[in-house]
Amino acid sequence: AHETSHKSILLKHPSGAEAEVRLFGATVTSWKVDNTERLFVSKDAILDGSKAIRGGIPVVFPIFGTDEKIKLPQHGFARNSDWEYVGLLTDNDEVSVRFSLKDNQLKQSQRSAWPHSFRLNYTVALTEKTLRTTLVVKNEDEDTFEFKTLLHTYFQISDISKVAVSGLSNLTYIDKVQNAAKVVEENQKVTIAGEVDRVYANVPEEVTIEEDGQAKYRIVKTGMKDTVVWNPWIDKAKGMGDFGDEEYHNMVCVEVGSVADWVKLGGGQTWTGGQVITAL
Ligand SMILES: O=P(O)(O)OC[C@H]1O[C@@H](O)[C@H](O)[C@@H](O)[C@@H]1O
Repeated sequence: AHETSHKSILLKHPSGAEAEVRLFGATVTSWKVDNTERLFVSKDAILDGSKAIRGGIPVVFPIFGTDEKIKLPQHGFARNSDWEYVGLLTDNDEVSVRFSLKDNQLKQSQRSAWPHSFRLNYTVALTEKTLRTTLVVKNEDEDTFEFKTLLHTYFQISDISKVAVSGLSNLTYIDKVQNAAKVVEENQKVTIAGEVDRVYANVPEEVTIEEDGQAKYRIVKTGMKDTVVWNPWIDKAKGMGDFGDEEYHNMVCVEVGSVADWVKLGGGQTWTGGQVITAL
């Protein structure tokens, strides 16, 4: 049921659900349920490996944004590296594929910017209505290292003006469009009518995206603490070479991760985090 090429892996579930994962970044670039695409990938996305893919689910690791002390590109090296395809796993109703990335697959400059021995295992699993993406980080050093990580999911929506995100009320967020001000979310449902770039910290496990009053996606996270909500809106959209000027209407990023604080991982230890997204 799997068609492999050197560039992407296609997952097919007996129900008809499908997903595509590129080896570049282990980026999930398509998830179809009921023959309908659920992830947003820009029409201008660059797919030749020269830039992180604008859409789907890029994996952010080991930094979020940029970092003064760690000289890595924005959001780290995972989304810009060629991962190895480990193989296929199946059980009764779930079809899954696994990818891995080790420090020895990195460019020398990246290894010296983040000088740790590690292994990432990333599993993408499909059932009839769900997509599960799980990241395992193994510290293969003797010493503790620290990282941030995030699954930068771009959801496909019809009209941003009709979208609401629930599950975030009363939480404190860092507002990246207001100089990282800390703000308490007072709305029961978060709506988007301008540039939004927020890190909600310590988020309960379940968040729902609705459109036109109807729940569309449920996102359940495990092992990860925070949730980022991002829409570039008009000016940022125009400024991005790999994003159409009008595409902000059709996407919202709701990204599970551990980014507000560093995750400390002892030598020889493993950490697991991930999400299950359900198409409702
Ligand atoms: O353009 P990039 O590097 O893919 O980042 C996209 C966005 O990713 C979000 O997660 C960040 O919070 C935003 O600040 C950022 O603009």
